[in-house]
Amino acid sequence: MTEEPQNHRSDDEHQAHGDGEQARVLRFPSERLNADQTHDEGETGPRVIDGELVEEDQAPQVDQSHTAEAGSSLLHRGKREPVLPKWASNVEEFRETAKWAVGYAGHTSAFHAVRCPVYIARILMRVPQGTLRLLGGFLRWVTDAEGRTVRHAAADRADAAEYLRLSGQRDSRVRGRVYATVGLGAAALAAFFLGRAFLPELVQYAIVAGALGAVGWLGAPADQPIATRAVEATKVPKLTSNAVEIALNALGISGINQAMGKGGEGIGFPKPISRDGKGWRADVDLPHGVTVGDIMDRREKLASGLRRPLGCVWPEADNSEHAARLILWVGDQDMRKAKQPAWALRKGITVDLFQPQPFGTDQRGRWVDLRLMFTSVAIGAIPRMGKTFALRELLLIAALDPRAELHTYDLKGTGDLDPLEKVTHAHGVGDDDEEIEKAISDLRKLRDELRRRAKLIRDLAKQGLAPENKVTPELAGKKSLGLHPIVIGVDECQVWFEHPDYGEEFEAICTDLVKRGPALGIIIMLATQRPDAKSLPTGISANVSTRFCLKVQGQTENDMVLGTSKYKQGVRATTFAWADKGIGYLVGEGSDAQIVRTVAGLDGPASEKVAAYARTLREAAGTLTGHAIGEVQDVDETAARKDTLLEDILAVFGEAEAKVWNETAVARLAELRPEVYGQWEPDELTAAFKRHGVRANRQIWGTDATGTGRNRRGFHRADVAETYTQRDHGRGAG
Ligand SMILES: Nc1ncnc2c1ncn2[C@@H]1O[C@H](COP(=O)(O)OP(=O)(O)OP(=O)(O)O)[C@@H](O)[C@H]1O
Repeated sequence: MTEEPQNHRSDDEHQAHGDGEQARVLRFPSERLNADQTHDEGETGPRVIDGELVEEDQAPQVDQSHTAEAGSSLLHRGKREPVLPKWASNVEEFRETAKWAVGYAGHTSAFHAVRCPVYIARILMRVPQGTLRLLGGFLRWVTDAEGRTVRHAAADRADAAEYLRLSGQRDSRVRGRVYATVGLGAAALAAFFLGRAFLPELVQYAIVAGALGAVGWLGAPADQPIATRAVEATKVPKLTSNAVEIALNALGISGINQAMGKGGEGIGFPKPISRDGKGWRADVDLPHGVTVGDIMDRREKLASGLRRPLGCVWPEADNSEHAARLILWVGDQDMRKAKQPAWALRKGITVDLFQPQPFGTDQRGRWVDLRLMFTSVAIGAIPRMGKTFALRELLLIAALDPRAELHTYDLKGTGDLDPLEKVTHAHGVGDDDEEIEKAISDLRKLRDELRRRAKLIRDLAKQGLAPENKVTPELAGKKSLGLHPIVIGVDECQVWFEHPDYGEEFEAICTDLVKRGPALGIIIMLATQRPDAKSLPTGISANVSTRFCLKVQGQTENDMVLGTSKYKQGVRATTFAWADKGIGYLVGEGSDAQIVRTVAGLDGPASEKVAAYARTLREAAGTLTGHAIGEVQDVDETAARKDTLLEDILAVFGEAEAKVWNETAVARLAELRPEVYGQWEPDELTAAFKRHGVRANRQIWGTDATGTGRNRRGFHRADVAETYTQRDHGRGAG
């Protein structure tokens, strides 16, 4: 096809087809660009442009999807709603919903039954008025009163023809209605006498009562109905779309106010508002540009707009939909005051840590389960929100599995974890030097245990006994293997990580336990009231798999406990109120964040009872060890010794050996102190150097045992000496 450059823009849109049909030439952008450039450069000769002729009505539009859908157009359309609503498919919820419906109906009936005498009195008082209304209406009908104004108008206009027509029509109508009245009157009289003669007395009374009721009802003024509205007296009014709209409009979010204003897009309700557990659920499509996070930030205002207590109003994001899909759940009762269903473990049962166990209840009053095995836990909150209660509850769950070996550390020192003393293997209270030394000694042993388990699992996997390279219930049950669950609970863990002497070592061991522990049956649970990088080191906060965050003050703390970007995704523990004790966001393994309230009333004495049961289980299983049976933890000199790595390196390498391979250093250190360095790997030396701030992992040239020269990882002795001297100076100055 040929085209003149001067008019190629218009031709670009429409080309005259040979047979006169309109068609369009579509070019690739680069082609268009080239064409434009050529044109600008003043090239005037005719050009040939490649193009495909596309029928006008087939030309793709910019906002059309070009993706061809395979198969029938009936396929893949829309999201299928479950056949049964959620409340009907879950036995507990069905029971709750049925209970609510029966309660609602019962309340309404009782409400009206009690007021029956008042209603009867009101009806009787209104009978005269009702009779007058009835008669008035009847007379107006018989006399065709509704046409009167039209007839008068015709008379006023002196429109004789129209007037005669209307009068004639009225006369015939009135005549017919009078006959009908006489007929109906006669039938009514006959019915009356027949009824009097043949109907039982009770029926006669019922008919009279019905008639009086109807007449009395008719006599009631429109603004004063006979019956008072029962729903106003109920505790929980139904959540309506109107109420939701009013509340959202009152939040002061401009996007919502514009959408709700004249000509605005409005707020969408993709599903009808329905009962969900012990409350109402509204799925709301917020206006474009408004996010669920905007609503969550104003939870208190939303509750005010809905005229509900704050503890009843729970806005949540629907992560399976778009960012503007809000799930607003409004409970019948304040979550913090609602009676929690009984905790199955309160009276004590044997627990299997490999199975999910009830941890808390959600807003709907349903139990939320948590599987402790293969996980590590971080709990964070500002003080007094229920962090210790949550940690103690998890430790109690672990205690009820008689196989689990507990290590409990209450670094606040107020004895919150003391109920577990009767079952725990290692127990620490407070942060004085002796306690810290005991703790580091215990953790070093746990690190060794971690290594032992790693090697054992590797061997077992080779024999086909650990198919997933992790502890299985069968392996944990074999006493000879020593792969039982080990559960470590630390309250106020920041005390460890901020310790001037052992802080780095605590951090290194805990990070290792968090990362490798879960697969090897070691579960570490850390609680802190100051979730920042120092109290919950990033190596730990990034690797824990279960997170529970009660109220925190800001986005950083929120994301530190719950995981990166959680705040942005609308998971905001900042929205909890001061009174939301024990209520937090739980992010479990691979599950969406959900609001959970830990077991209420699990205080010291209640915990003692559970722990006492756990002890009996352990006695029967023969698994009581350590602190629980009064064994004093052996804090031998080696375990409690301070970290003397730098001194030791300087001792085993003279100044002549300026550059050293890690593997050579590890071998020499093991000779010097086999009890400390005997198990060390070169990587461990690198990690230890890092903790001391020595530059590690340099490439060092040397010769191996065969005399071959090669590069290997190592360090400069001078770096070690310099760090050591600086530290000594620092200490001297301090
Ligand atoms: N699930 C719950 N329901 C109701 N109240 C709870 C719940 N969990 C904890 N509480 C209450 O919260 C209060 C604080 O609990 P806890 O001692 O665990 O807080 P904390 O965050 O550990 O405080 P601190 O930082 O001072 O140690 C307690 O008085 C307790 O009764």
